Amino acid sequence: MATTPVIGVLALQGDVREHLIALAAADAVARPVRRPEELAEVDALVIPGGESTTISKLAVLFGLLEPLRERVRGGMPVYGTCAGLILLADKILDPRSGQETIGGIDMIVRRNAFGRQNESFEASVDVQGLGPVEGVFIRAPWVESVGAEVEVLAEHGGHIVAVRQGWSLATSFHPELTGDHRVHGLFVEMVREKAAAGSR
Ligand SMILES: NC(=O)CC[C@H](N)C(=O)O
Repeated sequence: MATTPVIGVLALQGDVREHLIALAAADAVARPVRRPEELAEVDALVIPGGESTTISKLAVLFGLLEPLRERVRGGMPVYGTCAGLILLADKILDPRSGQETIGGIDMIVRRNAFGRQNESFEASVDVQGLGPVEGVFIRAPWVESVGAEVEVLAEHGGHIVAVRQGWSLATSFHPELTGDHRVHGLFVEMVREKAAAGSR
């Protein structure tokens, strides 16, 4: 892509502003997405942390769930953090009743997996291709199991906390809260690669 990629941040609930800042710092044009028309105009999308049940309900209410599924199926690059990772899972182990996912990554996730005593913590996570990254975990999920097409990018305490499948990227932790924009940089790189692949 000769021009700067335009990356949306799903702005229904959660830490939208921090992702907009991190994406801008990683050389993308970033804007909030709340409506299907806005989704149609972006090259890629970040799904922030927050509460996955709330985001899923609001996505239905705003008429975004099907358009989101369609774009992810169509190969739009997407990056989910924490609640966003849950939304990208094909299957949730312990969903709230009626909780929908967008899907796209062949994985089973466990919500709030790190448990009560450890509801929020920071840890250094070795991310493939990046090295150690400071991970902020807030009532974070982990990935219980992955299918053959999924690349595991990081583990913490023996549990999978970062994955990639095709043009979808997901982390259990929140890189947007640390001021280190390398994970967003990795995603912006993916978006550029996808654009280059598309125009070949
Ligand atoms: N920081 C977060 O995004 C928390 C995720 C939350 N526990 C959920 O189930 O959606």
